[in-house]
Amino acid sequence: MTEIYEAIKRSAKRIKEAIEFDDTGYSENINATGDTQLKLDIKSDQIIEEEFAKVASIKEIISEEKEEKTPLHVEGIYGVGYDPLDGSSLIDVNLSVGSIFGIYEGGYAGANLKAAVYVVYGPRVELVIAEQDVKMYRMNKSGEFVFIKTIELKEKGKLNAPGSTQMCWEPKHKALMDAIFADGYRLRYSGGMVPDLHQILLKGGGLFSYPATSDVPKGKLRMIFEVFPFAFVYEKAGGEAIDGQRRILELSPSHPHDTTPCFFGSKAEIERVKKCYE
Ligand SMILES: O=P(O)(O)OC[C@H]1O[C@](O)(COP(=O)(O)O)[C@@H](O)[C@@H]1O
Ligand SMILES: [Mg+2]
Ligand SMILES: [Mg+2]
Repeated sequence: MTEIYEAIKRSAKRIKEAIEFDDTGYSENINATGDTQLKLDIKSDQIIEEEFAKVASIKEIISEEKEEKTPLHVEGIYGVGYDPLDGSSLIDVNLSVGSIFGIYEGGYAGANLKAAVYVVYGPRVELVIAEQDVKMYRMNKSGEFVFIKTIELKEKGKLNAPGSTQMCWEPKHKALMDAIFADGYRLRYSGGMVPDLHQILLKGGGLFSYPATSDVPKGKLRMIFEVFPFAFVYEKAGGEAIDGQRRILELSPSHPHDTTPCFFGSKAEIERVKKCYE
């Protein structure tokens, strides 16, 4: 697993430079979920594929930015599902973005996740690795990642990150969001899943939701590349991740680009979601 983490660190350094200095314009390509790809989406994907190709333990990779899997090493044991550049549309307004990685063994069901990693490209570049626990690292002047701390969620938090648009929410979801804000939770939502979830982890807790909505009834966020890895991180940090009723990590995609409604948070907030969606 260490050689995979090292490949992610090498990728992060190269992607950071691409974000800072490369063209942030759109390509002519559309990805499997119908998003027009930024040149940076494609470049980040290429960088990660190059770095993973050097890791013998990776059998295959599957990217949010590619329709199909890419075989790497026949003797490998892991499948890595990743979103090379999440929230990329925020780059041209200079907001934080991220890369998300799920390291699977035996297929891409939530139960097959062995580790999850994400990188935040913000005022500082930070890397979080979840295996047995959740460890946070920060890139220093020499480009090395230095261990900062282990991340643990409190039982209850103060932040609420409500995804999508209010006009698309189900009435019960709107009522739940209103009740949470009425209890004094602070609205913290940038439209970038990685910094939004990272903030809740670092501030000790709260709720991030991207529910089933009238425009995306199955949710917007992708199981393999985005939702399973963060569900793994949140559970290892002492929180929970559900689709409204079921534990996220008990789900299995029928198609590599399948999405799911998702709620990530501290236990107290997830209890409120369960009551709302029962
Ligand atoms: O603007 P919305 O509908 O709330 O969606 C925001 C969500 O979409 C995303 O930007 C999707 O990410 P991609 O850039 O990988 O498509 C997430 O980062 C974020 O949580
Ligand atoms: Mg994404
Ligand atoms: Mg993306």
